[in-house]
Amino acid sequence: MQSSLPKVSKPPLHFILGINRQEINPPLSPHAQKYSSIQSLTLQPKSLSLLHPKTKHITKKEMVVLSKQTTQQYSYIKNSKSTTFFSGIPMIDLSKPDSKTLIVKACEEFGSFKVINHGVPMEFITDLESEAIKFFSKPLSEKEKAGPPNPFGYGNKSIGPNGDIGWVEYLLLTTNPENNSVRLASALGKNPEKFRCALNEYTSSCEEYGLLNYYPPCPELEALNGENMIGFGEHTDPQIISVLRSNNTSGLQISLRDGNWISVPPDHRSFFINVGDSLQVMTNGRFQSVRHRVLANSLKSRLSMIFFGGPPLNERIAPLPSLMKGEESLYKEFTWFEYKKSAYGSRLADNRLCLFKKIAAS
Ligand SMILES: C=C1C[C@]23C[C@@]1(O)CC[C@H]2[C@@]12CC[C@H](O)[C@@](C)(C(=O)O1)[C@H]2[C@@H]3C(=O)O
Ligand SMILES: O=C(O)CCC(=O)C(=O)O
Ligand SMILES: [Fe+2]
Repeated sequence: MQSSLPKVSKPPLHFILGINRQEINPPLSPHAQKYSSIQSLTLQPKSLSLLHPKTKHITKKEMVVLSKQTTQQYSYIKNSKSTTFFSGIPMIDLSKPDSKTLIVKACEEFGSFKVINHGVPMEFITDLESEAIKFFSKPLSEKEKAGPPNPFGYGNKSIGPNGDIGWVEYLLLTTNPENNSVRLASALGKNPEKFRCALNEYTSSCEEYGLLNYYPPCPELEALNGENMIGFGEHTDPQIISVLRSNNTSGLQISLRDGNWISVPPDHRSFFINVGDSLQVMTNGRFQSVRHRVLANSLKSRLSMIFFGGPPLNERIAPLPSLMKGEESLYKEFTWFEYKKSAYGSRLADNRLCLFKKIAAS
């Protein structure tokens, strides 16, 4: 199984730069102090990381920088292209008759695309956005009352149950409000109904669950010579599709088929759609789930809302017969429950589908 990129707990074997943040920078902002106290940075040159089986997906133009802290570790990436936006992401106008054909093409070629004229009123989006901002602006002690995020609730830094860390706070919610606990609902405010309505209005046509991610600005990055801190580490989404809307702060990157990471230009009016692992199986590999990540921004906060469309728990995930035309399935038989269980036992960057392939990846 491919493991996560730079979130190693041991220092790398090669050279250590040993920059002491406290020596080179003014004291950390209160927010950053809450998150971390960065003690030293360790550079891992690309040439060496390429040799390491766990970091083989790092592209040539990147250098991974590992942060070593007293309590928690964040991951950094030095990527010369991080501020250059990629203009080639397919943009699909859902009001046009050829949109279906273009969606199929985009899923085949990129595993992701942007949609415009999606019909979701901007007002629903901004209502939810302002409720989310109100929540994330509360004192940490208040927000923690809505945690931990298993299965649903507030999370901070830790992503999933297996040691992944990011510069992010989030609220993981089911789109069925009955399943969001009373504790979570009351921590959302004196009148959780308003928050709930905003969420419901927005998600009435979505299945499964939603995620509100908040990436606080990280001013300390300014002093770190173009290094980027990982907000949400690289991964593929396990579901069928993910529908992502963010404010106008950049950060989202996707990995192209050639392994290069590109920055997605933010667009608060559009949705960004990702193919998930389940859709990869349902199309017998014709569509491939897209590897993506979020980098923290030094100046601006990023808020994103993501809806994950997944099947019912007992549903079999298998290639659609209409697409098969006599082909053999590339995957073993499994249910969404089995896949979810396996996913929650994995690290964020793992290639979770490997375990379900009929022929093990070489
Ligand atoms: C490390 C993990 C976080 C995650 C559950 C997992 O064990 C592996 C899949 C991760 C992921 C990625 C997409 C979504 O952000 C997410 C909510 C999901 O459904 O799968 C997260 C999970 C999480 O944050 O709990
Ligand atoms: O917050 C974002 O913009 C993307 C995060 C993401 O990919 C996820 O939560 O699965
Ligand atoms: Fe994702």
